[in-house]
Amino acid sequence: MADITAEAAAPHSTFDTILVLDFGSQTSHLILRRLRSLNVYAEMLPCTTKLADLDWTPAGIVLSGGPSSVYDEGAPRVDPAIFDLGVPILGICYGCQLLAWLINDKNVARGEAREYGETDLTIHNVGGADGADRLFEGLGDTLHVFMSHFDKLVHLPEGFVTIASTKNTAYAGIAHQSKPIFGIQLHPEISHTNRGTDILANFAIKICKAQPNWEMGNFTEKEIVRIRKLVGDKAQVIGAVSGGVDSTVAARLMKEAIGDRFHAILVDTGLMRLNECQEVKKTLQEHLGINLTIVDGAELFFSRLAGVVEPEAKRKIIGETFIDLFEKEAIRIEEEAKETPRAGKVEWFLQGTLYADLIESLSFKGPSATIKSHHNVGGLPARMMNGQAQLKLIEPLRELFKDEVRAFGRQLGIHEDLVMRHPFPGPGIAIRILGEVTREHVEMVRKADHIFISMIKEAGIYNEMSQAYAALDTNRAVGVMGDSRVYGMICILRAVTSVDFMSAEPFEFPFQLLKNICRRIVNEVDGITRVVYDCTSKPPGTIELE
Ligand SMILES: Nc1ncnc2c1ncn2[C@@H]1O[C@H](COP(=O)(O)OP(=O)(O)OP(=O)(O)O)[C@@H](O)[C@H]1O
Ligand SMILES: O=c1[nH]c(=O)c2[nH+]cn([C@@H]3O[C@H](COP(=O)(O)O)[C@@H](O)[C@H]3O)c2[nH]1
Ligand SMILES: NC(=O)CC[C@H](N)C(=O)O
Ligand SMILES: [Mg+2]
Repeated sequence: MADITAEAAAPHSTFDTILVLDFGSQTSHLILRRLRSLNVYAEMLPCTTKLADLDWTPAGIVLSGGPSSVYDEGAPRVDPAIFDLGVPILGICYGCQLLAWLINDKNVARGEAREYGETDLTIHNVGGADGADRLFEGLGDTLHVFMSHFDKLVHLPEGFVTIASTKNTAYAGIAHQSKPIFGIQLHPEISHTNRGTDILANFAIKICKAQPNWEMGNFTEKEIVRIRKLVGDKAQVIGAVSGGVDSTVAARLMKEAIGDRFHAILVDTGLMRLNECQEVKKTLQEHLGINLTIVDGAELFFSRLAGVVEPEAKRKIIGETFIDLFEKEAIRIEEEAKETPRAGKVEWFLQGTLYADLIESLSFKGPSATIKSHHNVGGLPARMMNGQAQLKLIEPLRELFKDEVRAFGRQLGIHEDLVMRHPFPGPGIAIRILGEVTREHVEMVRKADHIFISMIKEAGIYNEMSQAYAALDTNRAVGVMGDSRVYGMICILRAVTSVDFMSAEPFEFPFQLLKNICRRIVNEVDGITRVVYDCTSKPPGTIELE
């Protein structure tokens, strides 16, 4: 894996470090981010880590949430040595359940009601010599928090006191009476938990006494040095550049590092939005001086996707087709460069992969469940992953989140419009069609999406939401138009707000605007007779439909 901090001396040898042990939650990495945002250095390792294998001592340990149930056979456990270390421990959700279960396996059971979403938490002031309630110090008597669990603590573990509860969960917060061991059922790392970062600050800074003195340093310079070393002074690099902020930032970095040995390629999948490819080419040329080659792959994508409706099957086909086309391009570039000063093998393949793409695609650092195969990660053909392909992956942004990449894009002087552009997934409109991907269906989505986004821009609210799009349900519904019966498809509109695309909330449109958008889509797009607005948060939904 590309390690973005490889150039620096291991920060855990210099800075007080919180160790996050990952039990596979989709939001484990956010714990790191929140801690780093407090300037407390944190590292994440799989829950299977043996403390004896570490050559450093953490200032504190966080046990993350996870999809398993502690009472199931084979559920992940933790190295018991963490309890002998004497450093503070905080269990979050699964981590909290595990702390209770290790004391007595009767302490945790399957709940009667799922508790997914926001709820009110009552904080209990219990005082005590060391202040067992100091995890919530300064946070008042109640908090609005985010929960995502089914199992729960049914008994208070021996030696512990209750420091918080909700209507559904009597032991939503527990603390050991004399040792610095805490457990919380809520997720402080999720932005929906009010003052969640303060809970983590209390743990890391007050309880673990970690110094908040860590800074990321100059990512650009470090990364350019790292890329030059990795690529050497002969090899060429081709880059998958979509016009999205991630690949644009990655391309800009690569161009700076190796100049014209870098070749930016955009694949026209036939699944892009209205006029997108030409607009992207123009923007990259004008603003960044990047010469983009557009490869027309539409015919190939449509023929391979014919008859396919299952989302993961679509994603795998798309991931493979991208690579097939890039490998062909690599050969073409090598041939063309043969007699020129930049002749050299095209060894590397640049992608703008982010952490969110990784965590949802792969079992990355712990046992997290695969939600969907992002085309650029889990959708890649096996040869890209096992080192047998002619191209090796280079992904400078793979440990970063969207907001960090945007900040980095600004550092590189990339235009604000591009920095703030809503993400558009590589598989494009294909994963916004529930049903078969045909040219006719894609055309319908394109028109509806163009109306939706134009009206959002006209209303001046594009930057108030993080991502918006129109999709198509190829099931049909009855309607009446001009006194006649119509039987057409259903357009699904989705717009969300999100900080890092790991969780999201539906955007609250003025209802009149939503009605105007629906009316235009039904009137102007042949074949669509209904329009619905998707109000699902993430979780439990995802941002894309497939
Ligand atoms: N049509 C395309 N042509 C070439 N590469 C692409 C295309 N679509 C996606 N990619 C590659 O896949 C990566 C992941 O896509 P993703 O959509 O997550 O990022 P992005 O397009 O760079 O940014 P954004 O998330 O803002 O759309 C991109 O960074 C890029 O390397
Ligand atoms: O390049 C991409 N290739 C993919 O296969 C892919 N799937 C989802 N996305 C984008 O990732 C973010 C989170 O999406 P989900 O909530 O649907 O997982 C959202 O911004 C999605 O648009 C993708 N991007
Ligand atoms: N988010 C979590 O950690 C969930 C823990 C456990 N799987 C439950 O459902 O209760
Ligand atoms: Mg994109």
